[in-house]
Amino acid sequence: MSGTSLDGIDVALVAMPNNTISLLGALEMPFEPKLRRDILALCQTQTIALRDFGQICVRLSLAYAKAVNQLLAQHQLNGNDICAIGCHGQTVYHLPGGPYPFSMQLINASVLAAETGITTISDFRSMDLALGGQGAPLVPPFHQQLFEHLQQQYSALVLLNIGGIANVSILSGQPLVGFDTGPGNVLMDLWLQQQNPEQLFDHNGELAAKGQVCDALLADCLADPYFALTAPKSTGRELFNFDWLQQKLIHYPALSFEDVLATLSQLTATSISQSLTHLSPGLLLVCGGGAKNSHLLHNIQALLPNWQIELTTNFGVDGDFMEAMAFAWLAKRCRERQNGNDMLVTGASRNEILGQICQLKHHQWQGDLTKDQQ
Ligand SMILES: Nc1ncnc2c1ncn2[C@@H]1O[C@H](COP(=O)(O)OP(=O)(O)OP(=O)(O)O)[C@@H](O)[C@H]1O
Ligand SMILES: CC(=O)N[C@H]1[C@@H]2OC[C@@H](O2)[C@@H](O)[C@@H]1O[C@H](C)C(=O)O
Repeated sequence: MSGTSLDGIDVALVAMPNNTISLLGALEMPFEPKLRRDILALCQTQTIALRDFGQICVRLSLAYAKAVNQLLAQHQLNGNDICAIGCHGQTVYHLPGGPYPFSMQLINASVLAAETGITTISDFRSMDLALGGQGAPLVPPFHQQLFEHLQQQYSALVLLNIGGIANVSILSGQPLVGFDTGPGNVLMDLWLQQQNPEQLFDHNGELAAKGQVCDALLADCLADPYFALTAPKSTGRELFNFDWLQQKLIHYPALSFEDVLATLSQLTATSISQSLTHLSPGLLLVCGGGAKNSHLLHNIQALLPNWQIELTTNFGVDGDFMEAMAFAWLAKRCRERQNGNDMLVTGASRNEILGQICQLKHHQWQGDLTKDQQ
């Protein structure tokens, strides 16, 4: 998995026998700076020569393969110990609306399969979009299976991922609901990196904590129509990007760097809390990089005072690898010809098998018939 923050590659080694899901090992590999710059430029300019485009897919897939092979080496495993790789790819454009909806994740699955010797499943979003869905978020059914055992204990149970974009899975009640609430870390990261390109994020929200929230700027940001949309909905850097931020800041030239950061942190907290106000308070389980931003979590708690806010890591699932695990689960669903999407979450016309399988002749998973469910 590599997500919208473009901080690097997360690899999860997952076993899933008999409907259980466990993380056996994991690895984070930062992007090599040139590759990160090139992908970021592509996201920002939305323009690239075809030759560069083809090459960037190969470079990225070689980086994915390096990360996978490193994790396997750490665990003294080889390709035949692994059933399949589920690889999300790198989102560079997400356009669920308009006459020709699509979501583009960069990957060259053949390169990843050839370099690892492992059958590789990718392109998980296209089928949902082809069926009229948003193509995102895809993790809610995975969250549901993972935390089913907690459902009876809380009046409301919500999973919150704070990545570049933030998304929630509302697990209590029927039907399952999940959507992107809006920016997670992306605007804060962009603002910080524009000031200091060497610093990728505001460690624990320390700089934001030094600023004052500008209520007028916050209100202007929250006036974006995305926040008022009802689910199904999903978003990305196509909307919440540096241009968007500059448009808002134009009216506030005197604000300090820290005040802007504090306001962007409050924007993330407010948009998340507003997505949950219709629920009676319960348990909010947080994952993704933003779960490490204590200032942000403090602000969310202040806006949702009666909720119990906890890290998924304290409930047995490492919040840094939740999304990577989800794509292992989606790969398993694909391999077993089970639907990956939940039409009520994404708005697709039906549930379907998601993903394209890139199979290798020489890949022989060692699992015997009993292990075949893993
Ligand atoms: N210690 C920390 N303090 C503050 N923020 C942090 C910390 N660690 C990570 N982050 C934030 O989390 C981000 C990375 O989060 P994550 O890896 O979950 O995003 P992603 O998976 O790329 O995004 P998405 O879920 O939208 O695809 C970083 O860019 C940074 O903003
Ligand atoms: C298009 C795309 O890559 N969307 C991501 C992004 O990152 C968080 C949020 O926006 C979520 O909707 C989605 O990822 C997760 C893994 C999902 O599909 O559930």
